[in-house]
Amino acid sequence: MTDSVIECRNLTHCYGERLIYKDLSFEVPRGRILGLLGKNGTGKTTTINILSGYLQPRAGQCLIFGEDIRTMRPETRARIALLIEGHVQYAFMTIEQIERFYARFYPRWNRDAYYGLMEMLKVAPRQRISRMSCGQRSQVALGLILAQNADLLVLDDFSMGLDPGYRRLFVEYLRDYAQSEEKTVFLTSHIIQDMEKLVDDCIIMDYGSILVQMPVGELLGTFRRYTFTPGADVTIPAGDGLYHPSVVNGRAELYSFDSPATIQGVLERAGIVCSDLRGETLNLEDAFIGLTGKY
Ligand SMILES: Nc1ncnc2c1ncn2[C@@H]1O[C@H](COP(=O)(O)OP(=O)(O)OP(=O)(O)O)[C@@H](O)[C@H]1O
Repeated sequence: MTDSVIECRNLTHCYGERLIYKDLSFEVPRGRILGLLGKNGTGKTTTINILSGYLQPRAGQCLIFGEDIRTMRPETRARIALLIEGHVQYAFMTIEQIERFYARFYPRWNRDAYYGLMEMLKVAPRQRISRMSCGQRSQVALGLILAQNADLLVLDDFSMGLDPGYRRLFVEYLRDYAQSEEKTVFLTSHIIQDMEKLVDDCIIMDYGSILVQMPVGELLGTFRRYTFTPGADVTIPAGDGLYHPSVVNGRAELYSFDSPATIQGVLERAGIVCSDLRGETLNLEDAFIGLTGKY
């Protein structure tokens, strides 16, 4: 019996004839916060739409709490809170009206979690959501998500439109909330500083496949940027555990999970002698760029 809340096996998705990815498999363990990272258009929202049951993949299977999402019982679905790119439906309602409306659908509704966040909004409680700014609407959407008191939170682009102060507040709140209540969270965001503070594990997607899935601590502890002064006319080998070699301002640069001694050996076998090889560990944003390339 596995202790994974989400299990996706061999997902393949196409829009028309266009293949987005093939055989994507991953799991989200119970009680962990997992961040899905990838460049624009790699298929993060597509994956979340498949997980939500809005999209049917061309092939593969998706289980949440051990049930196939296509045949999931309503009681199981009620354990999942879903944020789709920060949208609030029923924006003609006010903050108070929407809280009362949502509360009727969720047996474990936690009004205090919603109003705790809404108190920080600098808007009148009777203001319609449609007349709020983009970031304020996102705040309402997040309040509605937390109040559901779900066991699994799936948040697509949760930081959309939020200012730095609110983002920090929400990231700290969500971290404590997920830890103390043993929630599982699967989320995406392009604000990698937030992801670094928030997530336990990350999946980094490239076009068509997953590059890595591992705890963030392990990624930051092992993935390094290497630099050295290249001789004239050298071609730095790619592949073989070396990511995105390039020469920037006269310094050769490459990224790798391998140790300095291994890199030195790989370079020497390629005929490159470097006496000043330097390896440095990275923050999550630099590791992301090292793995996926600048463009
Ligand atoms: N309804 C659709 N019909 C056809 N192609 C689509 C559709 N939705 C998305 N795509 C294409 O599928 C690819 C993946 O899109 P998706 O929205 O999943 O990416 P994403 O990783 O969430 O991107 P972003 O970081 O920009 O939000 C993109 O190339 C996009 O153009």
